[in-house]
Amino acid sequence: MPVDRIREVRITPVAFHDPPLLNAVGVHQPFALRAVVEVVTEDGVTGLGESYGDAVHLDRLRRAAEELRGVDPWHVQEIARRVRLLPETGTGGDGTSGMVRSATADRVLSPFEVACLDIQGRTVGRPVTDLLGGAVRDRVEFSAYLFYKWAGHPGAEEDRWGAARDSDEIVAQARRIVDEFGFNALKLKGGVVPPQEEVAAIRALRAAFPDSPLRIDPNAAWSVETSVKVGTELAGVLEYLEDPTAGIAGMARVARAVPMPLATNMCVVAFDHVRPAVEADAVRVILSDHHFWGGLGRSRALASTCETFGLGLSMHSNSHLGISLAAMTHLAAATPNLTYACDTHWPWKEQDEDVIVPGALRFEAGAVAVPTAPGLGVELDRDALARLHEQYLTCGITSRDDTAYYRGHHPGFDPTPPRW
Ligand SMILES: O=C([O-])C(=O)C[C@H](O)[C@@H](O)C(=O)[O-]
Repeated sequence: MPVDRIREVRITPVAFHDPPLLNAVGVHQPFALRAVVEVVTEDGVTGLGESYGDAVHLDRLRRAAEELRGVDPWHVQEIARRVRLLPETGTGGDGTSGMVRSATADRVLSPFEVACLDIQGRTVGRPVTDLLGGAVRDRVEFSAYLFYKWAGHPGAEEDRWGAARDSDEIVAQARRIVDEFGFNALKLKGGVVPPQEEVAAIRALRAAFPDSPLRIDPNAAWSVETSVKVGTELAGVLEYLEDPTAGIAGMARVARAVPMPLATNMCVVAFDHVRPAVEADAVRVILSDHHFWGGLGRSRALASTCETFGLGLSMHSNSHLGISLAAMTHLAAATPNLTYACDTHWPWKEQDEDVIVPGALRFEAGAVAVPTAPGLGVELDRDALARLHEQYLTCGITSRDDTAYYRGHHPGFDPTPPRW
């Protein structure tokens, strides 16, 4: 059978509306940036991938894309090899002689790997889950992602979920999101207001949702001492405490003192980090994310690594569109030890703003049914892609620095919260 090789790779940056959600580094900009990757074969089969859309990452994606012409889309290892050999000399380059830092190379590889799996599935007429060993569940559960939000933040007034400044409003936000999407697990983005207020918010969520697994994630904004205090106060309330403090050493100190498992998507974000984290017994749960672990295949390798060391596995999410939701769903469906409800920013985006043809992915009772059509099971909506690309060109945001846009557009407004 003749090999159908990669003929062309198209990368289209897009911007979609993102409300002013608060996190430990500031406030989300009014637009989130993504890159839509299309890998096209000589026979005209197109595979889709989605990645970050900031200028530094786009430059890396574009340089990697140049190297992929002529490669067999079944040969993902060859694609990975070519990505790793890329010189790191473009915008934001760090002067090293190749994209040797595995974390950077994995981020670049990810959307191409996903697109190649999409091509493979379309070619043989099987869903991506089958290429990953087959689905072990036919629906993938996600969690409600709760954020503090003041009406005073520029842009907050336009957001349909309203302000969330205190425990009552966090519970009201959870109620609205749960009513609409049916989530069970709830995750509060912390590190934003004084820790005691966040403890109160978690207690209020526990009272309002007695059966829901609860998590809080301050993105390492707390000291070890604060983390231990919060963890001790929330004994018996959380399913896990996510990234309370910075670094493997700090997490290990917290882990020794608190009763619940610690989870991370910050101190273990590449294979190099697993060994020191295990040796220090710093975390009990790793949040995978195929966007930075190098795609779906390497995320499955992470799952095996977690199994080997007796670690739990969950899934992290940034703001994303439907191609990524499809990839996350396929991955979770084919990963038996991914037993926690996955994170998703999905409810926060405008529901009619996407690059895929609507209808392929729907939340029901907090879960997405695993697509069974060939490949990822989603199709690109070219008009929508053109609209969101135009939005990217005019929105004035090119970087992932949450605070830069606000500083530039609202002089005197300081969105950065203190450390606790
Ligand atoms: O740790 C996490 O859940 C994240 O980093 C996800 C998002 O980036 C979240 O922190 C955010 O958007 O503010």
